[in-house]
Parts: sequence; structure tokens; C-alpha cells
Amino acid sequence: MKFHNLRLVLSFVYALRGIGRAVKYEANMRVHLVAGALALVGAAFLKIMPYEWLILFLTITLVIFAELINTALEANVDLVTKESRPEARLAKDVAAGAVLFASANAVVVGLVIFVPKIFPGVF
Ligand SMILES: Nc1ncnc2c1ncn2[C@@H]1O[C@H](COP(=O)(O)OP(=O)(O)OP(=O)(O)O)[C@@H](O)[C@H]1O
Repeated sequence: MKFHNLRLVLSFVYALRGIGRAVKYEANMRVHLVAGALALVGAAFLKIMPYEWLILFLTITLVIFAELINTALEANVDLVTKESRPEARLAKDVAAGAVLFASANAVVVGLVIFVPKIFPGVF
């Protein structure tokens, strides 16, 4: 295998390892994955529209993406300082805020897609 091809494969392996580590060490990541999987099963069961699938995939991706960035940032902050520092608090709180924002969006999307199918005539 050519050197640059090997580097490409390795970067893919490292990325998968990063996702695996986040799943292993972050309880919140496991919660997001289970919620996402349940939403996908529910969507298949309720036969949602193609555009709803797109929105659902984007929404789940956004939550997982935010949690991965949050996990990376937490590790980076812990690497920089073990002391209680206002900058560390700000960085971690803001990153957690990003996850909260994406999760709130996921709740709204879930309600808008699923509630009318489970309780017709609600909206
Ligand atoms: N070095 C620090 N200096 C000041 N405040 C901190 C520091 N580390 C953490 N905190 C505060 O404690 C909160 C929790 O931090 P922690 O590292 O336990 O992350 P967490 O949100 O519990 O994430 P997780 O449980 O997913 O690892 C942060 O949001 C921040 O407000």
C-alpha cells in the first residue's frame, strides 16, 4: 500500500478509535446513541416521509457531533489544567451548552415528526 494511502486508512482508524473511546468513557454519548437508535426504529415503524428521514439523520448527527466535540474539548481542558480555573469552567460549560442546544433541537424535531403520527390531529 502506498504511503499516503496508508496514512488515509490510519486517519480513518484513529477517527473510529476516537468515536469508540467517546462511547466507552462518556455515559452521555451512550444515552444519545440509544435515543438516536430508538428514534430510527420508531421512524421505521411509523413509516416517516423521506424528508423527515433526512431531518432525523441530520438531527441525530448534530447531537453526536456536539457530544464528540464536547468530549474532545473536556479532554483538552483536563490536559491543560487540573486546577479549578475560570477559563476551564467557561470552556467546558460552553461546550456542554452546545450539546444541550443540539439535544433541545432533537426533542423539538422528535415531537414535530412523531407526535402527529402517534396522536393524529394533535397539530
Ligand atoms: N478545571 C476546571 N476548572 C473550573 N471548573 C471546572 C473544571 N473542570 C470542570 N469544571 C466545572 O465542572 C463541570 C463538570 O466538569 P466535568 O469535567 O466533570 O465534565 P462533565 O460535564 O461532568 O462531563 P462528563 O461527565 O461528560 O465527563 C464543568 O462544566 C465546569 O463547570
